[in-house]
Amino acid sequence: MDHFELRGGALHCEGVPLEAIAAAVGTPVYVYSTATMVRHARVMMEAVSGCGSGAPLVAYAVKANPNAAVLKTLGDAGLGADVVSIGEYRRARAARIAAERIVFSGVGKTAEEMGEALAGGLLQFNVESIEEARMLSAVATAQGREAPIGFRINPDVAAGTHAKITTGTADNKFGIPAAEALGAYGEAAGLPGLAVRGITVHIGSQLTSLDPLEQAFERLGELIGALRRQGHSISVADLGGGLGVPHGPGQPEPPSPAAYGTMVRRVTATWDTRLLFEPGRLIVGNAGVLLTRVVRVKPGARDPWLIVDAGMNDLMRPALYDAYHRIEAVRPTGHRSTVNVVGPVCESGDTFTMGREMDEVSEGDLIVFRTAGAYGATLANSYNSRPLTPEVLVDGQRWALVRRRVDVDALAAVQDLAWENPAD
Ligand SMILES: Cc1ncc(COP(=O)(O)O)c(C=O)c1O
Ligand SMILES: N[C@@H](CCCC[NH3+])C(=O)O
Repeated sequence: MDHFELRGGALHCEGVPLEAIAAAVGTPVYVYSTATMVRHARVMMEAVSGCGSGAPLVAYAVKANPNAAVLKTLGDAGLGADVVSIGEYRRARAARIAAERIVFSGVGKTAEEMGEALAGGLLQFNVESIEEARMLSAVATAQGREAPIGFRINPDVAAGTHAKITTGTADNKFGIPAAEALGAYGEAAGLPGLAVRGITVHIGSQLTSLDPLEQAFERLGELIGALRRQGHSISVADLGGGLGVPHGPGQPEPPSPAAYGTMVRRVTATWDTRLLFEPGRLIVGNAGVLLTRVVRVKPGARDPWLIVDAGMNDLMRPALYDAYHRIEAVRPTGHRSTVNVVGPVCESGDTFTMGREMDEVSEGDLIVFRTAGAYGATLANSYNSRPLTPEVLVDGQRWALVRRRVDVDALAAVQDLAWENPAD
């Protein structure tokens, strides 16, 4: 359920007409619903409540939507944060998410990033290789601190999602192969400055079946047993994120958070670990739309081209993953037509959809791409010297601009160059 619906013939986000936002801010613009994201946060927390030993932690995957206002909203709703860079760590802290609710994932953490996060505090580093553990050991020892860690296991399970968002097979760069886990824990136990106490897994994103997740968690459970038999104490298991969201009629229907919680409860019943979760898309995906205006309708060889003022730089998912986004008119007339929807960017990949039947619209009309709250604005860029897309947060009857349109014009001025010459 989300909070984008027709009222008086026009699409609203909660109590605010999207037409009013377009008139005030211009288009394209991302629009987020506070009510939807808070509801999803609660649904997820409720689904996993009582799982594992001790209070479970739902650590929102900041990469999905790192907007400061979104983070503050979700932190206030009770979520922690899963971060993958020091930039995300700083954003989470700036949103007042407590250090002990932050986990730090990612295969390429630098010594500087490790040092800053360790000094600032966090629940756990999710370490993705023994090489990373050695670097972290050196950083922690130099600081005279102990770094809490869990190793990310690559269970070699196919997630059944798009290849570019699959992370848990042997061909992916993520985690330590399960067969090498005992060796890694053995070595890490002897490294100074590390408190090894966790285990973690994340096999991919937009998963529409629980089976691969269950398979991965079963493997994790076996490893926890094997590690304990070798004398390691494992008290935290981080089950990652990845649960898909519904994209609308005709699209694969993902399992509900409640069904996920039931499966987790069953598989982890004997683990005796605290459980962490890292959902991103589930929390914000359907809490956002990209609002855009039709610039022109141009005849095509087969179907007309609907050229909108949002491009692949604003919403990369269709170009990157052939992703489907439902497209709706802000003021539908009841008539339908079949069109190709494209942006203004000079790439043929700047295509949102081909031959799609949708609400009939004309030049100047507003449309939305649904399910754009996750991996939308955060992936935006300024290709073709286009401004970075602005973002608006709606809360009931009111709305706020939470990222202004960032123009790249400032960079266009030719400046006196400060040449550096290593020979000087
Ligand atoms: C380590 C990790 N955790 C959590 C997530 C969040 O995934 P999702 O947004 O699919 O829940 C990702 C992204 O796939 C990830 O790489
Ligand atoms: N960016 C991807 C999800 C990747 C998740 C990060 N590991 C998407 O838009 O679907």
